[in-house]
Amino acid sequence: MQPVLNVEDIKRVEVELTRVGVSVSELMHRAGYAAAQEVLELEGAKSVAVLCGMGNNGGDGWVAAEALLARGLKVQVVCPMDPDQISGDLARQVAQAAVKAGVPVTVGPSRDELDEVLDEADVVLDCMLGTGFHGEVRAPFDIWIECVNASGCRVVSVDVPSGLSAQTGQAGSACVVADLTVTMLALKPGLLADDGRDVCGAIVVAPLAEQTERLCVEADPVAWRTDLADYRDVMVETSASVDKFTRGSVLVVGGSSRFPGAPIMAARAAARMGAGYVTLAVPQAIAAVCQTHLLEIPVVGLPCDVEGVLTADAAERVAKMARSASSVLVGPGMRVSGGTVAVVSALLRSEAPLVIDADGLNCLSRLTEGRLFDFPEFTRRDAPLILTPHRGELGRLSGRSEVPPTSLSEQLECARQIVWSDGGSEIVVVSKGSATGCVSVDQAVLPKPGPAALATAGSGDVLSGMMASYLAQVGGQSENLPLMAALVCEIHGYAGTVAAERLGSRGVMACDLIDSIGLATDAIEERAALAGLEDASEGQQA
Ligand SMILES: NC(=O)C1=CN([C@@H]2O[C@H](COP(=O)(O)OP(=O)(O)OC[C@H]3O[C@@H](n4cnc5c(N)ncnc54)[C@H](OP(=O)(O)O)[C@@H]3O)[C@@H](O)[C@H]2O)[C@@H](O)CC1
Ligand SMILES: Nc1ncnc2c1ncn2[C@@H]1O[C@H](COP(=O)(O)OP(=O)(O)O)[C@@H](O)[C@H]1O
Ligand SMILES: [K+]
Repeated sequence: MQPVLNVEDIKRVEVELTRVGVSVSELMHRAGYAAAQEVLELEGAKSVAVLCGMGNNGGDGWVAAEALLARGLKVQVVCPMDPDQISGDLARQVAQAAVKAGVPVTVGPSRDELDEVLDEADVVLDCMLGTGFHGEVRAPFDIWIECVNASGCRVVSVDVPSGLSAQTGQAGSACVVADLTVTMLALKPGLLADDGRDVCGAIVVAPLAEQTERLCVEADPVAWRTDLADYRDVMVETSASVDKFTRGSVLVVGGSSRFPGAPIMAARAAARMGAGYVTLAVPQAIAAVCQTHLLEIPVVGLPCDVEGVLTADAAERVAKMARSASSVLVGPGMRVSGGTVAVVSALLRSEAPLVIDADGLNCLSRLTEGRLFDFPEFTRRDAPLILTPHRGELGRLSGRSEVPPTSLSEQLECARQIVWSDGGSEIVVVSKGSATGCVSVDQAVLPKPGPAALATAGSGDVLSGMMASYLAQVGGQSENLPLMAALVCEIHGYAGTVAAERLGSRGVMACDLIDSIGLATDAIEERAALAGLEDASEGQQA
């Protein structure tokens, strides 16, 4: 797994590196060489325009420019002011050194002049704004960014695409769209979510020093990005000696007259994910409709009101059914009422490994007055509890219904508040968004996100069915619950990719994801096993 650090913690690592003898000047030189190396590895790169800002990001650019010139490439630095006028000592010194080494410089070009420079180049090295970027992009960089994006050159961004917040993942009104981002020391959350996913291109981490790995771990990473090989430890063990019950039985509870489709999709997803036996429990009013869609899955009708919403009498029945299930999912399509709150509450008190999604989460918000972290007694239990909120639901659970989290780092913060108040190792919050974090008291794990095709109604119901299914198949417990949850998210994401290949990137509907789950599971598990073997053989060679 790769550590992901908040920008403020990256700065702490930088300070720690200086304490162990790697000066900031040395770091800047290594950052510049790392960026230059990536340009040299691009096929056919001959002429490079290096666009430098006035801070240390620009400093990296000057070092890279000098290195590229020394390697025989045609180089042109573009800078807003005379290098002698740069206020930061370090950036000014490397700029002056580059000029002395013969790097040609264009100072404060007009738009046309910049376009001419870019016409001559086949690669742009973007060193305008790095982690020091804040507020809206000011002149001249707003115009420069437009020119870069329109140039048709391949773009390598240094540390972060200029105009993107490395912390929040939000792009300013102008933002470089890179083909490759060489980021220094460690991944930052803004590169992995929201606009970051659109503008970073491929991401390469340049550690810059041998002590970086240790110092990043000591700096308490905000999250860990998974590699496929990591999943080997949490995968379902395959065996021919199983029957439908030992393959895991899942109880799905949800639905209402208004939303009969959600629990149907969750139940089908649970079955496609490999559980041997799935039962669906829904309000009596929709039981027949559900059963017509589910030939393999028995449907149980539960007491409900005239609106087809579960009533409190359903709670005891559900708790009883939960006793014979390897895992239970509650929530999809359920609505929030006194009855559904009673059902969620009964399941929380049960000993069943539990996944709560959608309106199940909204019931939990109602139970805890929108401040789950103030009521840890509701979530404290011996069996696993996996909550799968999207940003809106997470906001409602964390006292932020008016201002739900808007970035991955805020998602992680809210999720952490919940799991830390609970304090147990059995709770995981799967905080969903364009990037998803699986957060436990011990760690936050970031699976590789799927495609935007997943942003379709019902996609979350599919994920929660898959989650309950996997939990059932590992016997209702896992030594590393957040990693197991991340594996399920990764399979969900890959199911999106498989479905998009078949139906087009915009044509995917939630049911199509369900049909792709089986192949996606095989593919991810096979790749994880293969990646593990490769890691092992590299380890032996080393
Ligand atoms: N961490 C590490 O270990 C290492 C870090 N390194 C590198 O240092 C970088 C961070 O450097 P940094 O702190 O100097 O900030 P940086 O990104 O250059 O920006 C500051 C400049 O941008 C300007 N500016 C800001 N906002 C703006 C706006 N909206 N519109 C326009 N201008 C704006 C701001 O102007 P000001 O706001 O001060 O007027 C100032 O001039 C980091 O990303 C990495 O590349 C490596 O060298 C070595 C290892
Ligand atoms: N832009 C995106 N890129 C990747 N995954 C996404 C994107 N948007 C949403 N998702 C994923 O799709 C799922 C949507 O879940 P949710 O919002 O609960 O949907 P619903 O409530 O309609 O079932 C989540 O797993 C989320 O991570
Ligand atoms: K940059």
